[in-house]
Amino acid sequence: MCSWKQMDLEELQKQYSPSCWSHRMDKDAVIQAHIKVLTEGTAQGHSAAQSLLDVPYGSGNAEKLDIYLPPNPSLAPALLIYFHGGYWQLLSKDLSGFMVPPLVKAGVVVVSVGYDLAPKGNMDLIVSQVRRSVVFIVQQYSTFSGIYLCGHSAGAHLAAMVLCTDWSEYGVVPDVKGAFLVSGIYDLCPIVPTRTNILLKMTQDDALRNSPMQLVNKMKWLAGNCEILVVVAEHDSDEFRKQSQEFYKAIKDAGLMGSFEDVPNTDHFDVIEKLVEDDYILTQIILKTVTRKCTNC
Ligand SMILES: Nc1ccccc1C(=O)C[C@H](N)C(=O)O
Repeated sequence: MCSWKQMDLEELQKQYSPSCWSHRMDKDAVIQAHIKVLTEGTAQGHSAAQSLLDVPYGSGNAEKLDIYLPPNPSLAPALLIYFHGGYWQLLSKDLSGFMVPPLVKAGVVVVSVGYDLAPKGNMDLIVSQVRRSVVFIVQQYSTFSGIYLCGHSAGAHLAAMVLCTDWSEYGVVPDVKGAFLVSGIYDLCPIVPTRTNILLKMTQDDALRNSPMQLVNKMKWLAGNCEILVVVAEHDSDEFRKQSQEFYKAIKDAGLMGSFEDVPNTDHFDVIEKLVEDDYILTQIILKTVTRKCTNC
């Protein structure tokens, strides 16, 4: 496949419109169905866990997070921090507790992070918000067995930006032991000319500054401690699939611990929706990773 730079605008827009690629439904139906699954799944999350909602991690209106606690928490639980997708302009933390039931059952604390959506939030602000949310969580919880990040689509981009953080200005280095990056976007430059950027208003410089693909050298602090799982759906677009493959390669080339999972029979949306299911391959991988006993500590 040619580079995105050689694509005409119509092809580029299609490549970066995940809803056009589902084999299950047409593009409007797949987004509606997505919102339905997330809404119903989050209601299940509220039933399965005790939750602390709208906990502020900063002074901004959107700088709030939801915490889902297991019924029988251990003294040092694993913490999974979830960043929702929606191209930085859709969805919210309020629809992002759908993965809670299988995780709290295994004793994991789940945190779903809110951030300002575009046009209120621009990329620099959103990235700083998610970084600050992680600092807040680390400061709130003194005992946990490890922090694990999970993000979908734009949320995978945000999780990757957390991995690329220089923590010296934050005064803490979070103990991030794993990251699950699902159908993410790691080079923002191709979306600058597309419709997706109408609300975001990113310049080429904004896109470069916020592209994890350009910042892999900032991930060295993770070496040896953090396992990065790059996940892509079989029916993601060619460009999304290529972005995941290239980011995975960059992680490996940098000497970091990473693995790649190409999930068969899924599209951009159900690849994450299925986290409501206990026996979904990704649920199983996440559970295995976050409950793994540390052998060298
Ligand atoms: N990635 C998402 C995650 C959740 C909800 C929507 C999206 C979208 O990408 C919408 C976009 N307008 C699309 O063409 O699919």
